[in-house]
Amino acid sequence: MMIGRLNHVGVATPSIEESVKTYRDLLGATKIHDAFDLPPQGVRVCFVDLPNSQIELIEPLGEASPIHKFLEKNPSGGQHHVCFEVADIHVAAADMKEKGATVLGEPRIGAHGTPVIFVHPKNMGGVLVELMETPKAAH
Ligand SMILES: CC[C@@H](C(=O)O)C(=O)SCCNC(=O)CCNC(=O)[C@H](O)C(C)(C)COP(=O)(O)OP(=O)(O)OC[C@H]1O[C@@H](n2cnc3c(N)ncnc32)[C@H](O)[C@@H]1OP(=O)(O)O
Ligand SMILES: [Co+2]
Repeated sequence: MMIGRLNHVGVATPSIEESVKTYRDLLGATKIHDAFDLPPQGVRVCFVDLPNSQIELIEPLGEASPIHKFLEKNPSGGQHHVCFEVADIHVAAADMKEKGATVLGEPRIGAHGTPVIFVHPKNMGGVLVELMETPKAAH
């Protein structure tokens, strides 16, 4: 497996609405997508487009959300994960496991409509890493 482009940086927030104001009014972001719920992932999502990548604002959908604990520890939110593209998610998952990394769950469809996996932060110097299969029409 070879790591691909940085697709997005995930930012957990208690309020997408408030974070959108910050990215728009403080940083001058202009391309901000409509927020949508992703119940299988337990989050509400809003993409902020950048010239070379995206910020993925994520808000918890209930207490079972995988970001619920993170927001308990960081009540005003914070950088949550980075996401790199890979050519084939199943090859990537097998490769991570073979190298001894902890893959959190099985590949599942993420916010871009392609399968994603997460690698535990303990294997990545404290950074939660998402690997995402490159969308077919993207490049
Ligand atoms: C929008 C959909 C999708 C996309 O398509 O882009 C997404 O991005 S969804 C994003 C949210 N989903 C996930 O994060 C799924 C994977 N995450 C998990 O399985 C868990 O969150 C976790 C990473 C295993 C953490 O488990 P949790 O129960 O929340 O917390 P713990 O307290 O048990 O954490 C253990 C350990 O890890 C540290 N930690 C937790 N979260 C992070 C983080 N985001 N970045 C860095 N480190 C993190 C935590 O501090 C603990 O450390 P120690 O205390 O040193 O053990
Ligand atoms: Co993500």
